[in-house]
Amino acid sequence: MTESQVKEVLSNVTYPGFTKDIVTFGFVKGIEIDGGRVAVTVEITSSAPEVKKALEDEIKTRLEMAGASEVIPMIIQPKMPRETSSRGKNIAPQVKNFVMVSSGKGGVGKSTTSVNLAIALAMQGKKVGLLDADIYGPNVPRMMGIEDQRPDVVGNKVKPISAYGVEVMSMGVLMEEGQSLIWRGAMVMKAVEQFLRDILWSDLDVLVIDMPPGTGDAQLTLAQSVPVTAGITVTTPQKVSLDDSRRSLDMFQKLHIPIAGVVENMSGFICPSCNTESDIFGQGTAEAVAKEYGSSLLAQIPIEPAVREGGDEGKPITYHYPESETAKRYIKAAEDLWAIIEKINEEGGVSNESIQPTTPPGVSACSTAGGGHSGGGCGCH
Ligand SMILES: Nc1ncnc2c1ncn2[C@@H]1O[C@H](COP(=O)(O)OP(=O)(O)OP(=O)(O)O)[C@@H](O)[C@H]1O
Repeated sequence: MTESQVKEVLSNVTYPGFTKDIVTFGFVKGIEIDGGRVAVTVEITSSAPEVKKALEDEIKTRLEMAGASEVIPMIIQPKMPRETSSRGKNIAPQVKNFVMVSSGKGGVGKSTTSVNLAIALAMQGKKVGLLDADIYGPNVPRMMGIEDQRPDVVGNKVKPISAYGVEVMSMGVLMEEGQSLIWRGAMVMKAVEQFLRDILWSDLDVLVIDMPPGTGDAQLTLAQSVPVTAGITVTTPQKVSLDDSRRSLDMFQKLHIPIAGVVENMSGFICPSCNTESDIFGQGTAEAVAKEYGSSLLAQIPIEPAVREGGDEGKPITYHYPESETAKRYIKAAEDLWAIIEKINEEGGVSNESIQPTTPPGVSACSTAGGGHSGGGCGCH
């Protein structure tokens, strides 16, 4: 058999639990052919023995049927980034990397970006969590199709809900429908901490965190509670949005969070009838802003009606329409994001030591000064 024949056979082997095959996922790392003997190296992050066994069996069966006399499937795990590379406070030490997804203002597609990047990373074999810390407007449960699910409680901890291969937690699944909370500074800080400490996240490769819009208490508390590996700013190409996105990038710099890049969302429009892409808001303008901060564009995501429909129906485009142009761009962005995370870790990781609060976590300097307002937020104004 030739290498391309082997590849073709392997492109029929789907990754257990997914509809895509191991070649498309990029898991096949080596093929060696010696006469009728074929050795295949497949790299997956899952350590589950049943996944390994299922892959070994299917690779063997399919290649033998295609004519190989001996098949040696080698299922290996990738070299993980050094776990000790990040320093400082970490209240969720089982999570190896944290990605903060921010935006200068609301409605630019921050949740859409977080959801699709998290799913794309999971499709690439990473163990992924998605934390919806956008307490003011938790959209993630609807977008992930888990609106009606209630999480299990184990002791005094809460188990994340599993959807599309991702562990998910959001204030939206903890609150009754239609209920809204008025968040004050100290409550926001407490909520962010609880999301990290009291949720039973597994040993994740990466936790993607959808932040509230803007630059406030939630961002600061998160950065102080865990070493954030990388930050992503989501913006639309209009000037008004770009100006706001500078604040978000500036915040990353002040919090010593490496910037993984800018996602320019609603960048052009893909017509569902003729598939042509046209510029609407000034495609490409976010690149200059990213460069101002020594970063680059992580993705340009067009306006595509399927993105909104997928979000409304709980059917994210990356999972349900992986062949769409938008899904392909999210998948590429997730690959690039992972490469950036690995580079950050190889170069020594991150540290949040220099941004620790001078007052205890969850208590703003302001509420201490007000006195007698335990957990009540800013009592002194
Ligand atoms: N590229 C896109 N194409 C089509 N619709 C999109 C796209 N990106 C986002 N949308 C839609 O725009 C709306 C706002 O997106 P989203 O909720 O992700 O924004 P957000 O920045 O998280 O908002 P907020 O901060 O207010 O929660 C949603 O209905 C979403 O489906």
